[in-house]
Amino acid sequence: MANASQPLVGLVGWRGMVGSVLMDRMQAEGDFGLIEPVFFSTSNAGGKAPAMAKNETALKDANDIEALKKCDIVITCQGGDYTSDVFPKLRAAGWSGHWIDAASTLRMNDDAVIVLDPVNLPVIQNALAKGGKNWIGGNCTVSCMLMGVGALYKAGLVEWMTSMTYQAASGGGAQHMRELLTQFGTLNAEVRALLDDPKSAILEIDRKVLHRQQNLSASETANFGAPLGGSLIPWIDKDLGDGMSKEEWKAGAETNKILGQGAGFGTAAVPVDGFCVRIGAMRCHSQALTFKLRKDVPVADIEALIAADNPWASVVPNTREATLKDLTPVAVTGTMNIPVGRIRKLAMGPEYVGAFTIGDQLLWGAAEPLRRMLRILLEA
Ligand SMILES: NC(=O)C1=CN([C@@H]2O[C@H](COP(=O)(O)OP(=O)(O)OC[C@H]3O[C@@H](n4cnc5c(N)ncnc54)[C@H](OP(=O)(O)O)[C@@H]3O)[C@@H](O)[C@H]2O)C=CC1
Ligand SMILES: N[C@@H](CC(=O)OP(=O)(O)O)C(=O)O
Repeated sequence: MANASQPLVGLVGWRGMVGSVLMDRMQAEGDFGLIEPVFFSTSNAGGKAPAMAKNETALKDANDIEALKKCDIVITCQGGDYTSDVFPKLRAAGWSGHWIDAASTLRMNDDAVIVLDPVNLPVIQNALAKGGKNWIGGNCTVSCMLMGVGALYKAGLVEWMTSMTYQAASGGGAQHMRELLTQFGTLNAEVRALLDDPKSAILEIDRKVLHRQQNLSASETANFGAPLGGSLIPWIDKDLGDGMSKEEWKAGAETNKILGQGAGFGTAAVPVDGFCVRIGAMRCHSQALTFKLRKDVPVADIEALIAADNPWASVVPNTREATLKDLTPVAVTGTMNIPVGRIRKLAMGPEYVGAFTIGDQLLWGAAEPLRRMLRILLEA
């Protein structure tokens, strides 16, 4: 039986991919013991709520403003269209509760904070003290990057940074993951007989694979718009029309907003830019980073800063053996770990430092910052 004094927390988008990861984390951390959850649905109002429900065992209509208004806090992983439609109506109806959202829709609004508390707790606390109510999860690539190397920003060491990303299929959603695996299967089937024959010619296998890739049907590339299995796509999100993809724009805009610097804040923005590339990984985003530091800092000091910053970031020694063992999407997927490796001075000079980092884009990249924001509100 729920404690009547527990805050009413509306959960929207809980059965989607991001929402399911959030539910798992909330259960693992005992969050449901602290709240009275109300589960909403856009497709099955009146249906049975999941087992974590306490008093409200039927699903509420996620478009019912009166039902949402009863919540002290709403957490949504339902997506940007839902946010665009429902959030303004809810606020216009006079709701003054806390809105925690995975979608990018509200991120750059002046009255919204991009939440990543291991990196920007002071920014969150400052906004809370001023009556802030809108808490938005950051772009997955940006959040995972800052969880790994935020220490260098906090120390004021970064003059500029480039990020070259290797982003997983999951960033596009569940259908994209399915499409990637289907493509891999199709390509394998095309050459299975040749693979089974150790005497077959590799260039014949290569030719057949390429022919199949170039002739995938529209339905086989419906989500990515191009073959991804055995290939890559160097464009993610919208075309901003100035040569930049929206995903690339987010790197600079969101990094600075998370850190509370740049336009509207007291401290100047740090230039962050690079290329965002979709690759055939499942759910970990990887990034090769180049820093121009403000001064020559020894690698050992950089490693110490990163290792001490938060409990999830760790330094992988810059050796082949350690890299293959601990610095791959396969090693990181499903964990909260944010390894940072390949840290070394670059040939351009002593202020130029390279690093490589990986994060599970559904955990630190999406669900976990929202879950932690809920805990901050519950403990405030
Ligand atoms: N994918 C990602 O990497 C990231 C996503 N986000 C944000 O989160 C939003 C949600 O993303 P994601 O979780 O991938 O979206 P999903 O498509 O997995 O889920 C969104 C909603 O779709 C409905 N739905 C319809 N069919 C199914 C089904 N078969 N299984 C589960 N749900 C179904 C559910 O709503 P209902 O129960 O109401 O029917 C669900 O809440 C994104 O739009 C984005 O704004 C943010 C960061 C990263
Ligand atoms: N755009 C990211 C996923 C995502 O949902 O990002 P955002 O939350 O910024 O829309 C990707 O495709 O990998």
